This record gives sequence, structure tokens and C-alpha cells, in this order.
Amino acid sequence: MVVLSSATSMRTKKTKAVGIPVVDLSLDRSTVSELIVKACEDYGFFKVINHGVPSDTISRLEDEGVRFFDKEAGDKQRAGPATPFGYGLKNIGLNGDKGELEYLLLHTNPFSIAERSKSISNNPQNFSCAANDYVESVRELASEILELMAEGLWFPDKYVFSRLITDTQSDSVLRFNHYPTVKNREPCSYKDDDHRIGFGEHSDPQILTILRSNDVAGLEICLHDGFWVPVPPDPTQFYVIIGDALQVLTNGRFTSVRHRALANSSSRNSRMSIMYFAAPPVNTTIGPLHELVSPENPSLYKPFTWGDYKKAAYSLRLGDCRLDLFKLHPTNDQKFPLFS
Ligand SMILES: C=C1C[C@]23C[C@@]1(O)CC[C@H]2[C@@]12CC[C@H](O)[C@@](C)(C(=O)O1)[C@H]2[C@@H]3C(=O)O
Ligand SMILES: O=C(O)CCC(=O)C(=O)O
Ligand SMILES: [Fe+2]
Repeated sequence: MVVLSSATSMRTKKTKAVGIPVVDLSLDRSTVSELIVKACEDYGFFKVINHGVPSDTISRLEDEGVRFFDKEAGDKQRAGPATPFGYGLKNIGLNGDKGELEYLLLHTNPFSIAERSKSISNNPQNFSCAANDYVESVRELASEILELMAEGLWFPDKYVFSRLITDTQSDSVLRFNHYPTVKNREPCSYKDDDHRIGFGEHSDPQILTILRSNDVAGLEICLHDGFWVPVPPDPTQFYVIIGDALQVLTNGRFTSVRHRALANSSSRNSRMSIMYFAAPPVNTTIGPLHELVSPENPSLYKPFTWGDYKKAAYSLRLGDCRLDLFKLHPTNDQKFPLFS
């Protein structure tokens, strides 16, 4: 029997204030790579400053996002439903997950962006151009970070991670999340720890996520001890989230951080985040790299293709610990039977 743990099976978790690691990419390379490795081991999450993404590239895409979410409901529906790409409202994924948000999910292939932009914008060319420029810039940033990680781990091949996401067939995804202000009095069935949930607890399946938000709070990350930490919004910088695929490639040395976004309840402005999920081509095999496997550190996961992993992710709920399915030595602390 294969069993799988789930967010809903976990004990109630408390919040605490902890400083999020900040990595200044303008420092010398060996310091930066050391800081990144430490942040990936301790948190699976960090902020990057001096990132090199032009502010104009960020603001052009932000304006497109604001323009889209400002439209009438009927106009936005023209870009939906999200199956999985397109416009989605309150339904996340295909298996009944709900949250207080609306979103746009796009594949980053430029042809796919061009096609989608026709139902998103009255000026599709502007939208495509802003989205492609943004994707190109954050892909470069993600590659640079992955190269620094490989250097920090003393791998002989510094491109071992980055080449997975720079391949022209990469399966990377761009997501805009918009969390409209909700009043606490309104009835709501999806609460957790007395908070309304904008985007429920989960890990990102991909290699790396580059997150940028406006100045409205909501994001929280979960520490190894189970405490939740609010992440201060910073519109000028990016946050980096380690995904499941990188946890596997590093044989568990880096952990994919569980995170969530709380709905807007007190703020007068609504939160908008833009995320770039860096993924390899679908036929890429993901497994622990031999440099990180030894008799003392045996392989923790069986290899799988990115396509297999996506299929598993999409057959499960948002909060499910889908990596359990690929563990070589599953533990007994998992609650819900998945397949028997
Ligand atoms: C409930 C789901 C939504 C999701 C696919 C899934 O079945 C489980 C993983 C979810 C997630 C989380 C990170 C990203 O936002 C996302 C695009 C992804 O790759 O995995 C979403 C998926 C989605 O919203 O389609
Ligand atoms: O909007 C956010 O801040 C987080 C959303 C998120 O985690 C996701 O889209 O995967
Ligand atoms: Fe996420």
C-alpha cells in the first residue's frame, strides 16, 4: 500500500517572526554561493537583491496584470477556464481545491503566450511582449541562481541544474495571482488556523520558483519545525522558492518549502503576485545526482520524468506531499492511503 501525507493531516501550526535569508547577488561569487546553499538547506527559501532584472520589465508586466484583473468578470472569463492554463477563479487545479483568489496561468512558450494573450488583453501584442521580456529576464535570474547553487555544492559541472530550465523545450510556467480584499464577516468554508486562505499550503513541484509581489502581505513559509513565518512583501526584489524537483536532484539536501498565501482581510489594496515556475522539458529524468549519493547518503528517491511527476501532481490535491510517491524508503508517518 502506498500512503501519502497531506497538509490537512498535520497538527495545527503556529506563526513566529523569523528573518528570511537575504542574498545580495552583487557580492563575490563564493560568498553568494555559500549563502544560497545555506538558505536552501535551512529554509528552501530566500530573497535576492541586486538581481539585475530591469524595473521597467517588472512594471510593464505588473501593469498588464492589473489591467486584466480590473476587467469585468465576464471579460476575464473569456480567458478561462484554467484547465490548467487560462483564467481561474477560486478553483485551484482540477481536484476541488479552493482559495480566495483569481489567477492567470500561462505556459512560457512564446507561441503559447501569443495565443493566450488574445483572450487576455485588448492589446495582445503588448501583453505578449511584456510577458516574454519578463520570462526571459527571470529565466536568466533563475539560471544564475542555479549555477551559484551548483558552485556552492562544489559540483564540477556548474550548469548541471541550469541547463534543465534553459532548454528551448522547458516546461516552465508563468502565474499571476490576485487576492481581492475579503471581509471577515462573509461566510467562508476554507479557513485554516482562523485565517482565510488565499492559496492553500503546498510545495511547488518544479525546480525553482521566482516570486515577485506588490506591496501587500499574505505569503507565509513553513519552517522545518512546523512554524509559519510571514514573508514581508517587497515589490523591488524577488523571492526564490525551492521546488520538489530540486529536492530530488539534491537527494534531500535542499528542501522544497511548504508555503501558503493568506487572503486579504485587513488591507485596502489587493495582493498580486507574479510567479515564474522553472521546469525542465517533460521527458527529462529527475533523480538524485550521483555527487550527492554515497553509502552514508543513499538515494532517497526513485528517478522519474518531469512528465510523470506532473501527472502525479495533477492527480492529487494541492496540499498532498506528492514526493512521497517517489520515495525509496517511505516512512509510516503518512496518514491517507492513496492507492492500495
Ligand atoms: C491542485 C493543484 C494545482 C496545481 C496542480 C495541483 O494538482 C497540485 C499542484 C498545484 C501547483 C502548485 C504550484 C503552481 O502554482 C502550479 C501551477 C503547479 O505547477 O503546481 C499549481 C497547479 C495548478 O494550479 O494548476
Ligand atoms: O501568491 C503567492 O504569494 C503564492 C502563490 C503560490 O504559492 C503559487 O502560485 O504556487
Ligand atoms: Fe507555490
